[in-house]
Amino acid sequence: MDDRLPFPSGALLVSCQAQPGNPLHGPVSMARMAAAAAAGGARAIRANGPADVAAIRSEVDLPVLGINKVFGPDGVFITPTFEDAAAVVRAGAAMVAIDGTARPRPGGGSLGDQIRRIHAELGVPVMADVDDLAAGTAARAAGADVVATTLSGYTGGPAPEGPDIGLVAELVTRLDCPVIAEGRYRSAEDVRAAVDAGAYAVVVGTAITNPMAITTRLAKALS
Ligand SMILES: CC(=O)N[C@H](C=O)[C@@H](O)[C@H](O)[C@H](O)COP(=O)(O)O
Repeated sequence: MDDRLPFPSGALLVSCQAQPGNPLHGPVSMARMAAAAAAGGARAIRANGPADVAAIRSEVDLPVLGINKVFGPDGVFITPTFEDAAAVVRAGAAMVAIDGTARPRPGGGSLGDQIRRIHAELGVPVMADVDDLAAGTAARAAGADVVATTLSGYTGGPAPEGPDIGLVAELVTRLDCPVIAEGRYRSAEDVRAAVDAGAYAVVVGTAITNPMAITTRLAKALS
């Protein structure tokens, strides 16, 4: 267990998110999803927005890694500002994940400033969701407690099919903090490979909590 983190090494974290347009969108469905994940052995829940975070906290006895997705013109959408982070921490998140890429941030603030304010005013650890090694190194230098591969494949060109285990391995070699594997993990082999590459923990979302996306993928395989 790393003292900075509310979950142990080797943990499976389950991301319970459903965007508008998904019939499971909303705090009631997400809290039930989180309860199912908890019963199956998840050690923490990643959840989006204050309403879902609060509902999950009231139903499930697991730490919540909060994010707050806000879609704007800049491309940065995972907890883009301090205020977005504060909203999910006030709703009960024990930790917050924020965009850790090198892209310009709304309002022109720096990643380091956002992390410093979260530490000073909210008192929770910060996970930086990055897309490559340079962003991971910069995010750690800017004060991130943990770095995750969440945005690999999503900042240019079409996203690949599988997870970016190579980036996990590179970050583990270069950083002096826990590295979290996240993004397109679907199978037992995938999650095992991430831990074998040195990941502290693995976050799985779609493959567990998005039956609409799973159905689309399998139906496409038959068409
Ligand atoms: C790129 C982006 O927006 N990622 C989001 C971050 O919270 C979520 O939509 C993902 O579901 C989450 O990262 C888990 O990944 P996957 O669903 O592939 O297991």
